[in-house]
Amino acid sequence: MSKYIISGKNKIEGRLSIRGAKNSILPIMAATILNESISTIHNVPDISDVYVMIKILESIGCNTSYDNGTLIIDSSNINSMEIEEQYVRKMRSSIIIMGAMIGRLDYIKISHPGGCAIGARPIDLHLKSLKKLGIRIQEEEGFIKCFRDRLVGNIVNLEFPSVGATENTMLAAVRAKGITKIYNAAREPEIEDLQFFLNAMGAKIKGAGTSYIEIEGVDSLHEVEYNVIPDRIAIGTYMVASAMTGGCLEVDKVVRTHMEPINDKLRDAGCEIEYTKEGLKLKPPKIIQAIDLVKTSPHPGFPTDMQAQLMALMSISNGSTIFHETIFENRFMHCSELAKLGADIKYITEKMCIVKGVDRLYNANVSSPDLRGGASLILAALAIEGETEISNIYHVERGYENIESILRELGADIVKAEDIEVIKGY
Ligand SMILES: CC(=O)N[C@H]1[C@@H](OP(=O)(O)OP(=O)(O)OC[C@H]2O[C@@H](n3ccc(=O)[nH]c3=O)[C@H](O)[C@@H]2O)O[C@H](CO)[C@@H](O)[C@@H]1O
Ligand SMILES: C=C(OP(=O)(O)O)C(=O)O
Repeated sequence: MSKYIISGKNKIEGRLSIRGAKNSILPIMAATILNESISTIHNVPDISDVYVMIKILESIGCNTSYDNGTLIIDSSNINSMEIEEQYVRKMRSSIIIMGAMIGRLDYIKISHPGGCAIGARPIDLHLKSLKKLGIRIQEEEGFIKCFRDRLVGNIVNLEFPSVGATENTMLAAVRAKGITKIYNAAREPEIEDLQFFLNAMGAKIKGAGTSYIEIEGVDSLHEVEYNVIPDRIAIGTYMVASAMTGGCLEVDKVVRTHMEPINDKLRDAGCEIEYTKEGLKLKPPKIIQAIDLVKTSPHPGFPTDMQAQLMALMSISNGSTIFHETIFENRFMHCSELAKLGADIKYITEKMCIVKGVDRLYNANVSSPDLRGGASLILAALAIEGETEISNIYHVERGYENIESILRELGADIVKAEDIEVIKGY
């Protein structure tokens, strides 16, 4: 087990260059199953979730190679219809493989991804949508068996614009007979990226990025080469680091529309943000302004994946901010850890809390509760004088490539160390 040791108060400033979005590359990797050919994907982040997905693809017969941000997947020979439970349990988003596999094979078996820290995360909407496309589903003893007696286009009305359910439906519909119409689809940028990737391999999809997506099934797909979009959440996280430490940050590549929901809130907090030719520049606020309300909602609302990081920022603001988490029922686990660092946070309800900015946070030993919660603790530590230790950082490494070396290059005093106490405890 590793931990980060951070001595804060250094400005996080300079030029940031990072690779593609975790939430784009994972469904795109799943999608490579569909073309029975070679997919070359650039701008792939070196994060543990990508390695889990590589393991899954290799376990069913794909050949892969990953070097310096370029991932090559050859899916011509799939030799297994079952995804090993150990991988599915490791990563919730492994369930995205389901739609792609049943788009290609007559039968597949996959385990339930299981609940995770931020909420129960059921997959009822995924299964309902696949059933609409003609897939027969049997659930037994924690496993899902999908039978492709037929795979036909249909109308899919999502009760909630679930990102994963939209992706699974798109993936299965690509090779279905006829047209699939998804209403109330998720509008996240990563859905659009999946459409672009699938179309680049010969699919016929339109509408991603809006709440109506139409997929015309095709018989076959072909080789593809693709660049993944920048990671709006990772970029937003580094922007908060600069805002909290008074540094100016230049990001070399962004998609403006993807950043706006995050930038809106950072501007409210007093940051000056200016777009450059390809990227953006952030000037930190002199005094961090409290924002009245931060309410998470599906894109283009404020992303739940930035809620914890914004809470770290508001913990040293000049007033009170109400946080309302509407997407996941258990995504406030960072609150108690931030409180150990001196943040003033009070629950109003299970999904609503009030954060009262304090003059300064204090160093302590804290533990990363989940991916973004861990990121929020790193951000808080960067603003604290003296040494803060953050354990359980494997959560953070799921989604942030080389976070410690990137922060170090931007001025942070951060080291990654083995957690001796945990090792002794084994
Ligand atoms: C790999 C990936 O892309 N992960 C992202 C994806 O997760 P994910 O795809 O899991 O998120 P969803 O949009 O599906 O989930 C949103 C809400 O819908 C609920 N739900 C979802 C599906 C379902 O069948 N039934 C159901 O009740 C979930 O429990 C949750 O409360 O979108 C989330 C919301 O933007 C992000 O926080 C995650 O980072
Ligand atoms: C919740 C997240 O990811 P996942 O869906 O992969 O757990 C996240 O990226 O913040």
